[in-house]
Amino acid sequence: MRRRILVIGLGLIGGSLAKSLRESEDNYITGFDINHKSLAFAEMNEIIHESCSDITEAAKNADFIFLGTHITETVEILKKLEQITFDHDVIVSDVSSVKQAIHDTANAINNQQIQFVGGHPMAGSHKKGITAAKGHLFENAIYVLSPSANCLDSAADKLEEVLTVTKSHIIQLKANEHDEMTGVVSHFPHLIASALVQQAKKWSETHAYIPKLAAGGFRDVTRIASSNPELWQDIFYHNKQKMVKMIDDWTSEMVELKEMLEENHKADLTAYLQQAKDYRDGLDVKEKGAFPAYYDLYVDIRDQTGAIATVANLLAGENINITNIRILEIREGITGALRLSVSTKDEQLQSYDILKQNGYDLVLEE
Ligand SMILES: NC(=O)c1ccc[n+]([C@@H]2O[C@H](COP(=O)([O-])OP(=O)(O)OC[C@H]3O[C@@H](n4cnc5c(N)ncnc54)[C@H](O)[C@@H]3O)[C@@H](O)[C@H]2O)c1
Ligand SMILES: O=C(O)C(=O)C[C@]1(C(=O)O)C=C[C@@H](O)C=C1
Repeated sequence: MRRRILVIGLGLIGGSLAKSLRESEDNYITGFDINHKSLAFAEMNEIIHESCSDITEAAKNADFIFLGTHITETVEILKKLEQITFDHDVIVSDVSSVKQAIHDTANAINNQQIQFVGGHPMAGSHKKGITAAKGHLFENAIYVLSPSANCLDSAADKLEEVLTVTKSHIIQLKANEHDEMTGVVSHFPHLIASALVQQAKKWSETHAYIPKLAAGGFRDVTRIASSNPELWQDIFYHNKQKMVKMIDDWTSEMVELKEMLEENHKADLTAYLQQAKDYRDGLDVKEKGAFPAYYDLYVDIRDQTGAIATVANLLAGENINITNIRILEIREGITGALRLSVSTKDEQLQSYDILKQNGYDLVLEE
């Protein structure tokens, strides 16, 4: 018998999850969203098997319920689920970027039929809504599970089994440690990205060329400032204490940097930059293990029709699969660079040879 799965909130993440879960024949997906257009889109594009108009009715016979809503909404929906008398036990999970408030709510649930295991796929984008949903979004991404206080070990195991189809890498973390670490590497960077853009905006009022000078570096570091403001306000709000602490740390760090500059401590500044570089470079360690490795090549191309397709076709001709592609600093009429990722060292070397033989200027990242 197929597992009955209800996904509530079919936006970027809920929609992507539904799409991925639907790829398994073992799953029957029902969807709900307060946005009727999103719900209709999900049904029409076969992201879900069927839509429902009443959460309670659909939840009653579900085996799994995933909450794909923003955190504040997820807390409210959990409280509603608590009131339901289900046909049988149900495993409930969410996708929220901050876990503590969700856990506080889940731990207080007085309904023995609900086994709550919090979830957070560490993949997303700056887009929102069902139209941005992708079935492969969680492939190779870390997917954090954090079981609630009273939940059985078997519930986390069952959830893990259902999530196999997402091809993500499951790890378990406690809510507080999750919020601290994602605060550092996900939430705080979003805050800083928006602050950098705000700074550029203010300076551009008196320096008209700023937008034109905003090249690869500024774009790389501020992409996430284009994210959904309502969602990020909700994330910052729910991780407020940790954000405030990180703003304090950051402020002290800026004061130290200011001193190094004002007092010409050149060696200290070089060491500071070197340490940051070493740590950053180490994040992309090219080892085969639990996580996938990527092997990159940087190819110079001219900004002309078909330039990317030509490179891609040359590699496709040798059966080399490009796992990621990114255009860096391309400007109208002049050369730009393509960053191509392949998944093995051999493919990287082979790609290098093919493109070199075809006259491309390129570098290979060791
Ligand atoms: N955006 C990301 O990169 C990302 C990554 C990982 C996790 N998350 C988490 O995923 C969750 C959803 O984020 P998103 O980016 O998919 O947001 P989204 O805005 O794309 O989608 C949210 C969906 O929930 C629906 N909704 C709102 N209230 C509802 C309700 N009461 N009942 C049913 N549906 C309702 C909305 O109509 C919308 O379709 C958030 O908790 C977020 O923290 C986001
Ligand atoms: O790629 C992006 O745009 C994201 O911001 C995704 C991202 C992140 O990496 O910080 C954002 C929030 C999530 O909870 C998980 C992933």
